[in-house]
Amino acid sequence: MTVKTLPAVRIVEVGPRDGLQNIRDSIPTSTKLKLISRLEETGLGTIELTSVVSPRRIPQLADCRDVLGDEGVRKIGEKDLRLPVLVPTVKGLDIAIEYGVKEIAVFISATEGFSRANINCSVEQGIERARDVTSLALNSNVAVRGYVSCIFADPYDGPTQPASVLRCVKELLDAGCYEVSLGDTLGVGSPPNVRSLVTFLLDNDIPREKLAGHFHDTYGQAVANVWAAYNCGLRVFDSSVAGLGGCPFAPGAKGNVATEDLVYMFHNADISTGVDLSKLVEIGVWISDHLKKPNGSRAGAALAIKSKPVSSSGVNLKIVLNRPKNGNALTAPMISAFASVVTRAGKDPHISRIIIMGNGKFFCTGMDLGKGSTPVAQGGSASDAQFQRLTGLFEAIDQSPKVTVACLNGPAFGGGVGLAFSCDIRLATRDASVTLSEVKLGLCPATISKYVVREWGFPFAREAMLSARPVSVEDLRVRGLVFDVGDGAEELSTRLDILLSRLKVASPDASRMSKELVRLGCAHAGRDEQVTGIKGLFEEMMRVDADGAHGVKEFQGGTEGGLGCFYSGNVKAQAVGP
Ligand SMILES: CC(C)(COP(=O)([O-])OP(=O)([O-])OC[C@H]1O[C@@H](n2cnc3c(N)ncnc32)[C@H](O)[C@@H]1OP(=O)([O-])[O-])[C@@H](O)C(=O)NCCC(=O)NCCSC(=O)C[C@@](C)(O)CC(=O)[O-]
Repeated sequence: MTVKTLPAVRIVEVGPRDGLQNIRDSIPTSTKLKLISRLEETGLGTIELTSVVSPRRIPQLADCRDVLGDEGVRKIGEKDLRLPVLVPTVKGLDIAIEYGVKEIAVFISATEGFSRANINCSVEQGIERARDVTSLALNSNVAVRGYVSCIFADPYDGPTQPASVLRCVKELLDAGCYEVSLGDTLGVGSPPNVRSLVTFLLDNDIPREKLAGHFHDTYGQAVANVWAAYNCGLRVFDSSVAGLGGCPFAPGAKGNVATEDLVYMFHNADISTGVDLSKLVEIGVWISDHLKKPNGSRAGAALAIKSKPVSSSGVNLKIVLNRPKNGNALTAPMISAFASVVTRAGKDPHISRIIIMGNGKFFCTGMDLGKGSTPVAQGGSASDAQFQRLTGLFEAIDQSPKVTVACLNGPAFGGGVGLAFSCDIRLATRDASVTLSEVKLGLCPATISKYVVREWGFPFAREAMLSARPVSVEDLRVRGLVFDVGDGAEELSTRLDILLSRLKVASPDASRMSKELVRLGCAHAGRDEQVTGIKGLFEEMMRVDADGAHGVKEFQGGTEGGLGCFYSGNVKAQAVGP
């Protein structure tokens, strides 16, 4: 038998109700439903779904019936989860019951001004109404949670008397609420106020397990207030993902304390919440983007940036040709292994850049010409297989969505030149060279010509092929075919580090899209395919969930270096060779 350990703190997620109710632009019901279902996946034990209130007063929640009637929400309701629905009136309760709601929340204000503005009645009438709704709900086996608003101050009346809060809490508990949430609706309280009020309530025989804290963050005190309340013995706290919220009847009131911030704080104090913080952070980013609002969670925003390099990674994969005794000549198994490493790396979200270099004196001396191992002069199927292998390797490098860098530690011949020029960028030691030596062997640079001709241009490629002369690094550099040159291995390594740190400014998706633009230019310059391809990439980069949304937000927020600070580059080495 598995025993489920209860979290030390229960978080009541009020984002779908309190978080959304104050947003002016209409939010599609589908977004609300998605928010609820994603929140459920985080392990939250309580999610306030919506309010059954007058659509005239809270138009944003006018779709409460659609939310309550949704199949997905009903399925969540069958799980071991509390899904309260805010219900101010008996009419609202009837609707909630009609939709099979098992728990409701009622609310009263501890102060007159807010009571009149919010529910259009006096505190006394509010208590009576809450009592009626609670009694009817309990008779229908519906659990009831209570809220007391304005525990510290009222927007119209000023500071709240603790005795008024005490009275409201007592009334709600006497009416049958299983717990009462203390609402700092204006977000004006700070830890000394919290300590003093909670202590007053406890001293007046309110059981601590019957109290919850509901703190808005207008003055940035909400997390501290939760901590103060926790230290007074409270174990239930209301919060909303991304700090969504506010109150239409409390001008200037900011959102609720962000759920991410609470979970971050409690987990750092080794206090369990049962909530998966990383999932929560993703939801906070998603809903903020969707609502075009800044993410109100400090921890959420920080963790989202931190997790970005982990999920999209900034790791460099270094592939080292490791057959130095044979000039790193490419045997059939090496070519196949090499192609599969490159292909796998292309799909690995943790890898952003692929660096190819050779071990020893040569970068790569091309196709293996060794006795007994070369496919040359075998004809037929051996030729076909070698063609497929070579084509597969060069295509894998050329088509890789990752940034590919050839680091020529020494001379390259034949297929080795193909490796270098199917990459995006080349670095070389000053004494390296490239030789299209095939014609001296009675061969031609067949499979590699696709890249050599494309990158070198016709006249230069033709002459180099026909003469089989070693082309110096200086010659390549002048033609823009080698990006940087180092004197010897050590300097080459330094140049590589400089290049890699420059490449880190790019998000992986932006790199891939940029490579695709060049490819479109090469293959379809001036044709419809290029226009269509560019349009597709444009749409992709402008999407709400694309790296662009994140990078531009960082730019607007003034984060140093925009995306540049996101990508850290560790080098992962993989040897290709026997
Ligand atoms: C590189 C130099 C100048 C060094 O010349 P060196 O400095 O005098 O050194 P070396 O000749 O002593 O070479 C060092 C070791 O590497 C071996 N080696 C070196 N290259 C290969 C090779 N490809 N295959 C197998 N082994 C090779 C060579 O055999 C020797 O091994 P050892 O004899 O000490 O055991 C000389 O060895 C040489 O000329 N090698 C041939 C280079 C060449 O022509 N490569 C092109 C191959 S064809 C090709 O790649 C076809 C392709 C892919 O382009 C077709 C297509 O595009 O479809």
